[in-house]
Amino acid sequence: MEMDIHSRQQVARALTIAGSDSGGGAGIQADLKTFQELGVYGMSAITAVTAQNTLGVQAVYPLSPDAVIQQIHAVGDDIGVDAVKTGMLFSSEIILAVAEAIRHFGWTKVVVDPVMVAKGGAVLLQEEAIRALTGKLLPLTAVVTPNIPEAEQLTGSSIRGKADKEEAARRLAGFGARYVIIKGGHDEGAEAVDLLFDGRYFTELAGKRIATGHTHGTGCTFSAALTAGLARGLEVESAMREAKAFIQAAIEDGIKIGGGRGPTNHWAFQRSRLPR
Ligand SMILES: Nc1ncnc2c1ncn2[C@@H]1O[C@H](COP(=O)(O)OP(=O)(O)OP(=O)(O)O)[C@@H](O)[C@H]1O
Ligand SMILES: Cc1ncc(CO)c(N)n1
Repeated sequence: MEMDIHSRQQVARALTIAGSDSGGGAGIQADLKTFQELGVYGMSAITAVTAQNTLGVQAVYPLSPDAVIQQIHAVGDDIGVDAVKTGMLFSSEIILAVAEAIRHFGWTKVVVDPVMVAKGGAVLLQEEAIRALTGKLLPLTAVVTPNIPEAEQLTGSSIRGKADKEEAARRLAGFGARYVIIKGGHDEGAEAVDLLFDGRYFTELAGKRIATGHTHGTGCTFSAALTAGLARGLEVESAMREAKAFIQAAIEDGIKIGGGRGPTNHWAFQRSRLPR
């Protein structure tokens, strides 16, 4: 096809491989909204369809590994991907298929958000799949972003304080992830502190903890913002700082919809930067 190259804009491209949240606050929907807000062209490969809203997850319909692979190849063969993130992967079969595709395309800016359970308790990753995640996906990972319970599950040890967090980060790096971010949303204290480990040094990033019911999709949104930064060429620490500012604004300005745990506000970050 003839294309006028002068009219084509160069744009950073990001792919999310994750589950669909019909309620629009988490999963694929949160990722695409976040990519858009951060100036990145968003694409998706859906791993599972959930029937979900602010009250919880009512049903989960996983897709076949082949369906996931075909979506990834459709995007990778034609459009190209500057950075990719994974969210809900559900089964070891899907994890193996995704790892194979990442290897096939040689993608290196790979963010793995090891989603395991929804905030209401629904299972988004089968227990037996944890080994596939650590063994097959983490060796291909640039940044893994567990919350505290996920870091405990992945390492098999409990996290009580800062020393335990650092030990868990070392263990996750030992599986092959180049950077580890252990998120502090599930901690206590006046600040939500995220811990970055680059394989040698630790850096803490703190934000004011907001007392709110609007935390549906915080993890998805944070890792999507991180992925958008990497797609645009930011280094991991800069992308993390931008992602933290993005999620902070999105939580502070949570949207009052639904009867349960409300979503964050994906346009709050850009709005806060507009001239008044
Ligand atoms: N109440 C809060 N106030 C401020 N920041 C928060 C709050 N809760 C979470 N965060 C921040 O949001 C980001 C996501 O962290 P969190 O630990 O909530 O992820 P998660 O548990 O994986 O989310 P999800 O349940 O959506 O998967 C982190 O940067 C964390 O510090
Ligand atoms: C589809 C999906 N992915 C991730 C999460 C975790 O927030 C969720 N609730 N739903």
